[in-house]
Amino acid sequence: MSLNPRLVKESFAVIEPVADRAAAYFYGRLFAVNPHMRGMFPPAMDAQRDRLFGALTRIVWSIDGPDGMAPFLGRLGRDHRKYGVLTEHYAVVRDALLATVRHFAAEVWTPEVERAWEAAYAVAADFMIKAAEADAGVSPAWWLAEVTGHELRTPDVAVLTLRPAQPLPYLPGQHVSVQTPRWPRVWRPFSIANAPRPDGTVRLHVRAVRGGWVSGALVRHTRAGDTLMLGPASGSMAPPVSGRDVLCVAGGTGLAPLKAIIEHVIASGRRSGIHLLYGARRAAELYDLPDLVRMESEFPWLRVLPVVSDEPGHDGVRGTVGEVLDRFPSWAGHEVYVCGPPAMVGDAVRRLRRGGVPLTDIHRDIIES
Ligand SMILES: NC(=O)C1=CN([C@@H]2O[C@H](COP(=O)(O)OP(=O)(O)OC[C@H]3O[C@@H](n4cnc5c(N)ncnc54)[C@H](O)[C@@H]3O)[C@@H](O)[C@H]2O)C=CC1
Repeated sequence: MSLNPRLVKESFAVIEPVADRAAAYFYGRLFAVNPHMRGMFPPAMDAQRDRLFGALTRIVWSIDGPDGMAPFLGRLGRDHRKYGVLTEHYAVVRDALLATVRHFAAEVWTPEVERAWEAAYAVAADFMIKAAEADAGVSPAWWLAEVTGHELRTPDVAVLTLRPAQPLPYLPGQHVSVQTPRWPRVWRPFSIANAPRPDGTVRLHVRAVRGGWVSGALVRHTRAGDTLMLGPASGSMAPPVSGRDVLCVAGGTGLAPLKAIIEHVIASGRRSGIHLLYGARRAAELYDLPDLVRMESEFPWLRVLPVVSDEPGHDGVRGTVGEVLDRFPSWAGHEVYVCGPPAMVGDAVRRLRRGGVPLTDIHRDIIES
């Protein structure tokens, strides 16, 4: 079976404009033929549909170089273990996917197109299955974790401390998926906010967002002693390997992975200068400032600069973190980490590039699902 990326891309391009309907058709078909699989998915499927098409789009448009896709497909395969996905499920998903493409790309569908999809699916599924099998030999599909601390820092933001029942390997800067007993089968990613500790505990900074099932449950309905489920750590944002100075630009709970990286740099014994610009809309939302000030007093190479954007009477530094970045002469030469709301991240990255920081020195977390 030989790959024919052109045919796969051409037929997928016909479906992309009707992605919502195609995803609904796909799941309808999957559950009609395999009703037992409905129980593997969350009650509300909206986010799931987006995720399906997000992953599919990425796979289809990168299909020319499946080797380049290996890390992504491997992660996807490993990550699907926590949903209870088994090798036999790949064949029934293939049948539903092919039926969907055949239905929505009917105008371009030919036996050659069908064969091209079969070949492409076989390659992708093989990467995922092999990665899942390899992972099963060394790692659980998911971790149980006891909540050992729950601090409500603002009405909407909580800092949770969790103790996984088994060691949870991760690198500072990575995130984990979390499931609460309140919302079975609904997983949401959260960055780990601390460097690995001897006792294995991890911290999460969680803002209850409007309509956020998991974030709302974690902030308002979770207490010490409760049990959560965690997926494997993922994400490619990693601590600096060079000894260069570090700039961290955080907006709101985007502080979490940057704090883990800062803790790591400090624990490494390096004396790199670290600047942390920590932005919030109002001073009362700088939910982690006391702890950051404590870290600053213990590590003289750390400078924390709280920045408040939406409080005209604030008597500290005012503006967005992007605006404040521009008040410094130059950040060129720094390893830069940026995390926060997408608009803030985009604005900060634009300003940094304009100021001479190359993209290769700017690190961001990209959450894949
Ligand atoms: N691993 C990751 O990628 C993580 C991402 N996040 C993201 O970080 C965000 C945190 O949100 P909140 O705590 O609600 O923060 P927020 O919305 O209250 O904003 C925090 C900061 O971002 C700035 N900001 C907001 N909109 C801006 C805009 N349009 N242009 C320039 N600056 C802007 C504000 O001035 C403030 O300094 C969420 O979107 C969350 O998904 C959080 C944790 C980890």
